[in-house]
Amino acid sequence: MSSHLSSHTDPFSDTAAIPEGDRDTILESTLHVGANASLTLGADRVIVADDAFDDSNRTYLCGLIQKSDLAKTIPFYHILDAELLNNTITIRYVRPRSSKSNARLLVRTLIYPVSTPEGLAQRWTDRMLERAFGAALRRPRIKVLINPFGGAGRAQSIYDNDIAPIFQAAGCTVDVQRTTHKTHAVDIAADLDIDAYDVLACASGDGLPMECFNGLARKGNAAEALRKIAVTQLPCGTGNAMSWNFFGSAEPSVAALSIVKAVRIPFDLASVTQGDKRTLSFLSQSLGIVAETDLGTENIRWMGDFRFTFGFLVRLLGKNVYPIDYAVRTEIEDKNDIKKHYAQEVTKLKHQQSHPNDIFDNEMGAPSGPGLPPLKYGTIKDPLPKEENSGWTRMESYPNLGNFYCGNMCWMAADAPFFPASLPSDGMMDLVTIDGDISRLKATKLLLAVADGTFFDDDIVRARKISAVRVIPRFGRPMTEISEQDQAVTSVSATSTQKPSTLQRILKKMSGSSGKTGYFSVDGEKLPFEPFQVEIHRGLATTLSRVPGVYEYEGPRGWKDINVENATTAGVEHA
Ligand SMILES: Nc1ncnc2c1ncn2[C@@H]1O[C@H](COP(=O)(O)OP(=O)(O)OP(=O)(O)O)[C@@H](O)[C@H]1O
Repeated sequence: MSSHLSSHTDPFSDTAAIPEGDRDTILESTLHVGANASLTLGADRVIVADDAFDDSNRTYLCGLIQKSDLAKTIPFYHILDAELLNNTITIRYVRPRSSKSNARLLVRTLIYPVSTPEGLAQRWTDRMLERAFGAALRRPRIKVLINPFGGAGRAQSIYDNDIAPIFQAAGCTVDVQRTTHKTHAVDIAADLDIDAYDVLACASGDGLPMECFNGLARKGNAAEALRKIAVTQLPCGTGNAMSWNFFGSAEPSVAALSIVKAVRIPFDLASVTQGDKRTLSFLSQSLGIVAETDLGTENIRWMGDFRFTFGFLVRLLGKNVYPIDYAVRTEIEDKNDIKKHYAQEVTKLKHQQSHPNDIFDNEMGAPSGPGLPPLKYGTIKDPLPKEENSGWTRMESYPNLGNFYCGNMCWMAADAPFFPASLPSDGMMDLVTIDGDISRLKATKLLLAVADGTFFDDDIVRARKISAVRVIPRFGRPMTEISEQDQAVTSVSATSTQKPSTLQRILKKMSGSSGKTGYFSVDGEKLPFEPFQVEIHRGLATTLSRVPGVYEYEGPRGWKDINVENATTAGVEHA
């Protein structure tokens, strides 16, 4: 068709379907490159029309390699950076090593001479980068901390081989530091120049991110620091929950790409108080079988990872109970209401998706004041609010507790989505409690139910959304630091004074537990076995997430069937 025909006279043009501005966009969506090739912006990828294109090698330099029959598209999500210089376009991107999900990502570079006029070529490049990055921050400034002992001592080589090339190709400014001792990351974060970096990335397990949150919290302007610096994880440890939750993977290269592509989101943190000490927690607090298995199996380390399974089964078969007294500030009690809350929050988020950065400007707002927010409910040393409408339950005795698990994220480990209804910034924690004297068969089935997603709905599992909880352990060594008010509530349970059966005695011996102490786990780290109180702070910290506002999980079963227009729960109003 001759080019002089205007759209008014061209019988084949369909101006009603494509507005004038969009027509230009479509016409400009193709970049002519090389001798006879083109790059076209598709819906979610760049389409490479070049019979010779092959990116099985590190760099594809147009015309030098002749091969065909390969996938000729590059998803926008895989694009790390691009530049147009001297009529040559360079695109850096990643390519999965295999078709397996979560396959290792390899950096690739595509270089073409451009035959399209320069202005047009620049617009094409800018548009591609816009689509490739959306609301993500391009070329972030990253402080990387490497725990050289993380991941059985492989963290440094994982970083060098799988992560650094991706950051480099994405044009990130990176400053790497190795931690030299325990709690070193706390000091590094406490001294960090918060104007010099956007991201604090821990090439470690979950221990270092916890230290970083606590280090930033030490600053005089803690709230500002926690809001400015996005703390994230490059999975190089044994426990990589943070990466599973926000990036859906513990493959280091996938996490590196996620960091380059993710958006900043507000993230709830909890304060755990013991005596006068306040510790920030991002993942979980546990007491009972999970904590004992995680932290109380050091004596059988020679078993390797099997020690966790062994330790868990031995305690399960022993029907161990861990008596506590506790009081809870419940936000949502009923499991169906928790699902409604999840549905409502996700619906709200969908409205914000078109402006992902607004996630910071919603009703949550920034914490007021420069330092850490004050504790709404005081510390474990303060008396509990007495008023009827305080939202707190009374201090109750729980003599047959098997597991106390309070989570701030969905995945506690790979294959363990313990808290399917958890959300990163809803200002609530998910508390799960399970009796310890349930039948062994039921307990074993429950263990399997975690991985297959039926755990939450099981009647044996009590699940609540809460904003605070106080716990006084009544097992292990004698409690010395309990306030008088709490002392008065209950005495050690009848169960714990019952004579153990022979089987229980044998199993106790096998577990290696002396029974003289207990374990309190916060984010997988051992904290003193003492009374504690936990309180959540909505959106106190900042992290990076591939999907803003939700964890990488399908949510609690059945939430999609809930009509959110009619759903109201007490918890949804909670701020
Ligand atoms: N150089 C070091 N020497 C000794 N301990 C360290 C060092 N660097 C960090 N740590 C400590 O190692 C602990 C574990 O940290 P990490 O975040 O890697 O979690 P993890 O999942 O337990 O990892 P892993 O079990 O693979 O070591 C933290 O408590 C941290 O303080």
